[in-house]
Amino acid sequence: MALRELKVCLLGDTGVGKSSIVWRFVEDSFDPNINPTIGASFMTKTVQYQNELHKFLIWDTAGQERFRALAPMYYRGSAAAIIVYDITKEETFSTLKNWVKELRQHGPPNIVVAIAGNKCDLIDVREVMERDAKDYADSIHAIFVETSAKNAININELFIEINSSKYLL
Ligand SMILES: Nc1nc2c(ncn2[C@@H]2O[C@H](COP(=O)(O)OP(=O)(O)OP(=O)(O)O)[C@@H](O)[C@H]2O)c(=O)[nH]1
Repeated sequence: MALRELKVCLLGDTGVGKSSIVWRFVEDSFDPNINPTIGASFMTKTVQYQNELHKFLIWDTAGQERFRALAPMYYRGSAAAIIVYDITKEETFSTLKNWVKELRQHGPPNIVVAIAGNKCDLIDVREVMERDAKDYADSIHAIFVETSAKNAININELFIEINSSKYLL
């Protein structure tokens, strides 16, 4: 069976749940006491898609401001970027928009962008409306899903949507 490799990076504010999304996707587990990422971390997962094997090479970047300058090393050469915000923190959605701008200016020209509104299990304290985020995603031709790494909502779907994007090279 043919093997196709797909480099994906995760971007977004500290604490939005980037590592938790990767951990849920790769290991199907969740750690409420997960540590902030230092620099970046790398994981892989291979899935069967139609009659091919697709190997995701996943770079999970650190969201803390002091690591921001490292991000280009990870988004350069990526086929897709998952930009994550926390639906309970409006400011993380502003950070997401800055990442979109940076990718447009300095990222690979055909990079597939996926927006993940994480922590959708916490709807009682929601600050970002799903409709607003979806409209924004549509305006920049990005994939959009609300996810919960904690409750395993839409995590596999997020990667499946990336995998099946018609824009993927
Ligand atoms: N309720 C809830 N908590 C979550 C979810 N995903 C992550 N968390 C929690 O949010 C906190 C931060 O998660 P991380 O995965 O470390 O966030 P990160 O974006 O990788 O943070 P940095 O590594 O600093 O960039 C942790 O306490 C997680 O347990 C979720 O879907 N729901």
